[in-house]
This record gives sequence, C-alpha cells and structure tokens, in this order.
Amino acid sequence: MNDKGIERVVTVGSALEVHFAESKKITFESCWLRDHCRCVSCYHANTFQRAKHLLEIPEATIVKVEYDKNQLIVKWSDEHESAYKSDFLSQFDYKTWKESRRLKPILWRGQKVNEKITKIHVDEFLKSVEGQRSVFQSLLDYGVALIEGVKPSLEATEIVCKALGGVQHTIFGGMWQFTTKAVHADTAYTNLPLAVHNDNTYFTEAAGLQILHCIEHTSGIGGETILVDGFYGANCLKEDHPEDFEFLTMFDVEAEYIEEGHHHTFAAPVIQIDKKTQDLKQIRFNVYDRSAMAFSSNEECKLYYRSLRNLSRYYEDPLSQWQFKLTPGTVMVMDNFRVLHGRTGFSGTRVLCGSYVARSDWLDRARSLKLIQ
Ligand SMILES: C[N+](C)(C)CCCC[C@H](N)C(=O)O
Ligand SMILES: O=C(O)CCC(=O)C(=O)O
Repeated sequence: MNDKGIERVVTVGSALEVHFAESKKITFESCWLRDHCRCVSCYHANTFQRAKHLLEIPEATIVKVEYDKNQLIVKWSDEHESAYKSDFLSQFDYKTWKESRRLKPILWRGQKVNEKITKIHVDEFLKSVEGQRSVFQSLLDYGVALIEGVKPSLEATEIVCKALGGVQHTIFGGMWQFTTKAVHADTAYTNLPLAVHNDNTYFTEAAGLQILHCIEHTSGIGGETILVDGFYGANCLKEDHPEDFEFLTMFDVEAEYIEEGHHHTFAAPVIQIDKKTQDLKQIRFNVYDRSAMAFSSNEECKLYYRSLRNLSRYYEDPLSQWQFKLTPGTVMVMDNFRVLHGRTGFSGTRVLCGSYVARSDWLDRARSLKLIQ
C-alpha cells in the first residue's frame, strides 16, 4: 500500500531525519513539524486551513518519537501529540516538491505550432472533462488553443469565456466587442496593423488569457492574426545576448494607459523569472504602451533600447510567427503571460468580441482538472 513507507527516524539537533524506502531521506525541522500538525485543534480538515495563528504555535521541543511504516508520531514538550502519515511527509522532499510546481511550457517557433495545439468543437469543450483537459493542456503547453463551432455572437462567446475560468472585468468592460470605432483610447480600436505585444503591461496584474472571436469581417481584406511564443524569444535572447536578457529581467520598464477618467501605470521587468526554478514566468512586452521614462545613467538608457530591440528582433522575425486568419466560429484563446499577439492592418467591417480571464482563474481550472499542482 505504501511503497514510500518510513524505515527509520533519527534526531539531528532540532530536526528529525526521516528515512523512507528507496533510500529517500527528508529532514524536517521541529518548527515545521509542529506547524504541520494535522490534529483537529491545529488544522481544520474540512476547510483545508490552519487553525492557529503562527504566533500561537508553541516553540515546543520534541520529547519522544514513535513510527511505523505508515506514520510518524511526535510527542512534544507541552504534552501535545502530532501524527503524520508517511504519504503526507514524503511529498516534501524539496527537489520533488519544487519540480512538481513547475509548469513545463513546450517552446515553439513559427506556424508549425498550428499542428500541435488543441482545436476542439465547442460542445466537446463545454460538455466533456476530456475536452476541457485538452484545451487547458494546450494552453499550458503552447499558450494557445482554438475552440470551433461557436455561434458568432457575444453571448455564445461569453459561455466559452466563462468555461475558461470566468470573465475578467477591466476598463474595457467584461465581455467586449470592438471594431474600428474609437470607444477607447487604444489603437486596437482602429484598422491599423498592431505588432505583436502582450496586453495590459500598465496593470499591476496583466490579464491571464485573452479570448478573441472574429464574428464578422466583410467588404475588406487583411486583419490576419499574428502569434509568437514570448518564451521562445526570451530564451534566444538569453543565449545570444545574455547581458540584454539579464537587464530585461531586472529593469522596471514603465507602461501606461491614458484615457478620459483613467490613468493606469505600472513598471516591471519585461522578462519575469521564477526565483526558485529560474523558469520563465511572464513576458510583459508592448512597444506601444511604454511610458516616457527618465534613466539613472546614459548606460542604462542605451541598455534599455539595445535589449528591447534585440528581443523585438525575435518577435518580429516572420519565422518565429504564426500568421493566420481568424474567421467567425473559431474562438482563439491565448496565454497573455507568454504568447504575444498582433494583427495586420485591414479594410472593411471587422468585428471582434471576447474577454480576458485572470491567470489565477484559468490556473484554478487547470488545477481542478489535475493538470498542474
Ligand atoms: C482587447 N481589447 C480590445 C479590449 C483591448 C485592447 C487593449 C490593447 C492595449 N494596447 C493593451 O496592450 O493592453
Ligand atoms: O484585432 C485583433 O485581431 C487583435 C487586437 C489586439 O491586438 C488587442 O486587442 O490587443
């Protein structure tokens, strides 16, 4: 039943060294053990919450240890007793634990990703767990998924947005619909070409997903969608220009959004790295929404331009990009923390609808579907 059972427990200073089968050894400090006591007075098992404030947890010492294959029992100097299942303890091997928290994006370059991503009929997505798993897995792997057979309306698209984690409200609204009518002070509301970018660089937390459904394009041409893997470009920069990569992970680039009654601004590194794993975490790249900035030195100013231009070259390379025409019925979903999107200029009447989904909300769906930890 328990193949990682406890074999031996050794006291080492204030810690317990727990030896499991298969030569696995984990050291638990007594402060950790006391904090992770799962008895009814220490833990609300029904809400998965700790029952005690950190300051209430006594700094007691371990006076006695008992164990068998399946559990460890600790008796404390204040007469409290804690029991830990071996399955519970064995997940806290730091390396395994850290590894289990990593998202493992599959980097892509150019249009070939078209053959890899999930393209699924809306009914399968909405009605089956397998369908949902396939869409979220594609978002985790490639940062893109296509949902087909959706009625070209805001209402039908909203159902898809809700199933992706829920509509995120911003200054643009919840569900939005946009054409060339300038209802917001942003070039998305024109027919101009837009080079690939991430949205919301001016928010403290950029949207997690962006969902776009072209519900009409008549009497005109152009308006093709361009996608590029922001992580792939960042990795190329790291290899070819390590100094520029380093700068973009450290330097806070300021971005802004200004319209009547609104002024958003936020400054953050363009390339965000996970502190523990050094994995790429987020790209915040938008050449248009950069604020006018002052620099601490000429050197810093020159590095800003050099590194952003060098990163841009990967993103603008046609071989890195996947360009295609979105047509009514196909809902495109993309990870705004990773994939950059743009469009070619267009003529005619082109109407898009969609919404944002907060990252926390779509990862919640992916976690509930057991795709991530
Ligand atoms: C998607 N929607 C049309 C609603 C808004 C577009 C906002 C685009 C903006 N420049 C940004 O990067 O955030
Ligand atoms: O019009 C499009 O296809 C995309 C618009 C866009 O880039 C945006 O809304 O951020």
